[in-house]
Amino acid sequence: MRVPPSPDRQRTITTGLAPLAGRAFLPTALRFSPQLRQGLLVTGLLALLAGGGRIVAPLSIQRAIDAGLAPGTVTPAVTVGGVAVLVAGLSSLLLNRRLQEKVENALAGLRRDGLRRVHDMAASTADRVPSADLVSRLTSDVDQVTTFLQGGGIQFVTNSAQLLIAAVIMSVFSWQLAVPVLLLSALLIGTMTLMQRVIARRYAQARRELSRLQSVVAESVAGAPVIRSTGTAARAARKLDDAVDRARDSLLRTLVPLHGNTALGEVTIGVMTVTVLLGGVWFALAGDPARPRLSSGEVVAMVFLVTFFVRPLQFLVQSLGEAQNALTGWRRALELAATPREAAGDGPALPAGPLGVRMSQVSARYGSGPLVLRSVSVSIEPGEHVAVVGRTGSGKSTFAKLLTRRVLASTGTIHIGGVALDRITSLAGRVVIVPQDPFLFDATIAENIRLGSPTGSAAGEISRIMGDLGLDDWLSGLPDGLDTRVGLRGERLSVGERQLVALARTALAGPDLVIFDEATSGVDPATDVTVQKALAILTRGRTSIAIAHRMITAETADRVLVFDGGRIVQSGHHSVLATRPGPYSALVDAWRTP
Ligand SMILES: Nc1ncnc2c1ncn2[C@@H]1O[C@H](COP(=O)(O)OP(=O)(O)OP(=O)(O)O)[C@@H](O)[C@H]1O
Repeated sequence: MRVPPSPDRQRTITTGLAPLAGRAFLPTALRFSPQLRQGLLVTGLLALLAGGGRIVAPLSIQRAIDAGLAPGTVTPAVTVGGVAVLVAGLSSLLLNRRLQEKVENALAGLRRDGLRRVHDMAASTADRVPSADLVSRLTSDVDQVTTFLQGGGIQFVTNSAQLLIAAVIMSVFSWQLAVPVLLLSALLIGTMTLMQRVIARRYAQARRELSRLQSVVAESVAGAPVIRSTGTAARAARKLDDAVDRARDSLLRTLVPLHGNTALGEVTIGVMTVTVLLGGVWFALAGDPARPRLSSGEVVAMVFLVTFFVRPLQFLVQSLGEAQNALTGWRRALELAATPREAAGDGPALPAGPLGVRMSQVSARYGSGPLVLRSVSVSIEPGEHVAVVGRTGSGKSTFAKLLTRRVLASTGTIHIGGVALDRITSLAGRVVIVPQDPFLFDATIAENIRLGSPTGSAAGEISRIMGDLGLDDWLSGLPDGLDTRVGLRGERLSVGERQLVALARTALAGPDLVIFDEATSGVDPATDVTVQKALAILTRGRTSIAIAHRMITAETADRVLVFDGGRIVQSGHHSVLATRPGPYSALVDAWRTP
């Protein structure tokens, strides 16, 4: 029987992130946001003044009442109380601004770190981790914290300080009255903690559903043309509705314990106030009237103190749910930022010149899916031109992705230029892949080509490369030549033209192993010939691997590798393989059939 993975394990599978344990939260948060640790003394002092300042007023009133409101006692009491309230207000303002600034800076840093991680992952592990999911997850997580802060959450610190100070002073005044208040609070906090666990679990689920909803929406917007052309709008709408319903239901499920918690807090707080009021009066009147156990000033002060204790408690009760959500958001954002980077290789530098490839017994899979490459062993000599062919889904692209580390081998070893792939520090500039449909930025052709060189390059060099690759004629047919803007994702160019730009970009990078994924469709015959010629010039003196969908590419290669079911089933020159019965000759027949 297949055991379903635990929720955490499931999360790791679907997002590629390791969950952050509760006790690791604070150290990780401080590691990523050191500014939270800086100036703690000043923050603590301000919290003390903001929380304690207000409590001075009831204490001075108590003094004045107990002095029988005699002349000369009221004015100082009012002055002290007034100054204390002013100091408290000012400290509270400074503290809130300080905390807001620190937390916003911390969040901005976290957002930056998280996005960098997504970017790194997209570059190296796009096929293992869904980047769009991670970005929407990070955005909503950080927004959750910001929403909490903007909703007054920053006063959490002032309120906590006030709560603590009021509790201590109440206990000093009358422990007999403070005990029931503290017992009720303990009961309240205990029950709320249990409820919070339920809320946290349900909220985590709700946030997963919201992330899922965002992905479904993004997918349906991006795929709108396909949905329209295939007439599957109803199915897409059902999927969207289902995601909306699931998000709504999961949010509704958090409301019951959330409101239950608030109601519980309100009731307990009411009981506390009545207890102190009645208990205080009874206590003051009981016993010897000449020596009351509690003076009238103290009873009044106690009632005030309970208010000062109760108000922040009420605030904390009401915002604990949001605080919990914000913490969950923060923790999840940290999970992303703290995902370990793949260790940089420590191997020797790659040798200069064309790079050979050696694969031995390599198997690969996507996530926890089935093996899509099985025991692939092959040796490609430096400077050799290899064409990789096979039916769709036979593993050709996965083979190419292994060489650029976008997919990691499950078993087996890969060497490039004699260095184990996982020990190579950087493949940048040495191993370059030209995909079927290259990504172009919304800029000019020249700017897109310039990306091939990290240090940038002069216009003259780009023009020379265009000439070398035989692209001058194509370029002269464009409205602004090299300065032609390509549009969003290069949509103003055809797929073949996008490949031409990518080939020029690759030529500028000057790699020693070029992997070319031939476009399967959308290339007109004239552009196709230009692409083939440019590719032949580009790969001269370099090792090349072309994932071929046309016979001409296979015919002109030094060797053809035939993939089937994730294995290399034939290897040899086209002229030899084409005459032998087998998958390749079947493919050649298919190519020849008009
Ligand atoms: N990102 C992915 N996640 C999960 N499975 C994948 C992913 N990419 C490819 N596969 C699966 O791996 C297998 C091999 O795919 P691959 O893209 O390597 O084949 P291919 O020969 O290049 O196909 P094509 O010619 O259609 O591009 C297929 O069964 C495919 O469904």
